[in-house]
Amino acid sequence: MEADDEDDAPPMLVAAGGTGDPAEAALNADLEGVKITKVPITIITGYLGSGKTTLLNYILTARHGKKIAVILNEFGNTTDIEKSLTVNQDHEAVSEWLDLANGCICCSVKDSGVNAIESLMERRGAFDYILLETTGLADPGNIAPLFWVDEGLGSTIYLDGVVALVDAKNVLKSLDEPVGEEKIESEHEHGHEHGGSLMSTAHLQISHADVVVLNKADLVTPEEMRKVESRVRSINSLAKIQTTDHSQVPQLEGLILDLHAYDNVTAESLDFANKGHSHLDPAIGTVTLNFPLLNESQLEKLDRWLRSVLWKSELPREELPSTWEIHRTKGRLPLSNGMLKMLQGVREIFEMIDAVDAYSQSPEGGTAGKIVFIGKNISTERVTAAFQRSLNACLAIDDR
Ligand SMILES: Nc1nc2c(ncn2[C@@H]2O[C@H](COP(=O)(O)OP(=O)(O)OP(=O)(O)O)[C@@H](O)[C@H]2O)c(=O)[nH]1
Repeated sequence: MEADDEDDAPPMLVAAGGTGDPAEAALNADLEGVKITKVPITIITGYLGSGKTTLLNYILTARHGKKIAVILNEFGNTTDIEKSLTVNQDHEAVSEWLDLANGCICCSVKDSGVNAIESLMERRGAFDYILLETTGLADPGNIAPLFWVDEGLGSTIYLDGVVALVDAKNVLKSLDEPVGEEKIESEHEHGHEHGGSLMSTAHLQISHADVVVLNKADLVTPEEMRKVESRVRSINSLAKIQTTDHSQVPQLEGLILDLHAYDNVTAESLDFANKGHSHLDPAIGTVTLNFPLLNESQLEKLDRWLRSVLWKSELPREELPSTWEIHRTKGRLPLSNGMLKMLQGVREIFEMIDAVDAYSQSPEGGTAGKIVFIGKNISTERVTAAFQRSLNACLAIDDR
């Protein structure tokens, strides 16, 4: 998968019919071979009643005139990207069913959810944005990979990011005392609750989010909101956090739309993770690992280390039982040859892509490289230290 090199271009699709936009015509005129500008897809997740529908209505109104597809994933699992779709443009809303080829998500090289959206765009013309609203109990870690499509497959859509709506009034209770289906029992923990580190759907939604919207601000005091924010920050130190009343975000760009959360990793976005190492949440946390400039062979070793950690849940050269699981990975990997790689991952999938900005712009010296993991049972000092030792040993860095 490679970064979308259209960087700041407005979201617009050049293939599949076109929308009559003059900018699109200009871009078309310059086409050499097949040049595709991709349509962003944002996954909007959040518990029942957290304000997702209110947010979607707000976006449709605020982006009046744009062609926005809203897909409802009612069942919240990977095999049922829900078929109901609404296309909104100039107050015209059209509903139809998404046609999932053979009803099976894994029967084609490209995911059939992606195929269904693409074939719809061929019939209706391109969308400006695609918003996928998940059910309240959805695990975004299952859904995001479906839309994080390898560049080589030539998809006309790209995953822009994951937004989690949080009901500020009720979220602490959901995190502390999940009931029924809200409880997540990991494969490591059947039958017992690991000393209070029980994970809930709210944990999963927050840990995978690139933006967390703390909604229903009108129903909590500023002090209560501070507690909610600290807890959310302790789970996911990388996400942008925005408080809202009735999902009215102050701006859409960078908070809901145009997130570029899967094709860019800025140094500033990783700095968040340095601002404290909180253990407020017993289940999920954020961990930062540092390392110096890497040479070619160390980059290969890092790749192998990541495969072990993310694919096999094994920490090389450490005796650590794998009660941990990684949900989101981001990193910046400066190389001794002056190049910079960016690391992106969700669950076991990861990729390293060439950064557009050069490393020379961020001369942090001996700890220039940084990997941030968000996941379960990783943020105790013992585990964090084991991760750092393991990484150092694999890269052959003296950590005394
Ligand atoms: N007081 C208050 N009510 C809100 C706020 N945001 C949404 N609501 C109300 O909360 C209820 C649920 O909001 P929705 O937007 O439907 O929430 P949802 O996440 O789409 O809920 P489901 O579709 O049931 O999963 C509605 O009655 C909204 O009007 C808010 O900030 N404050």
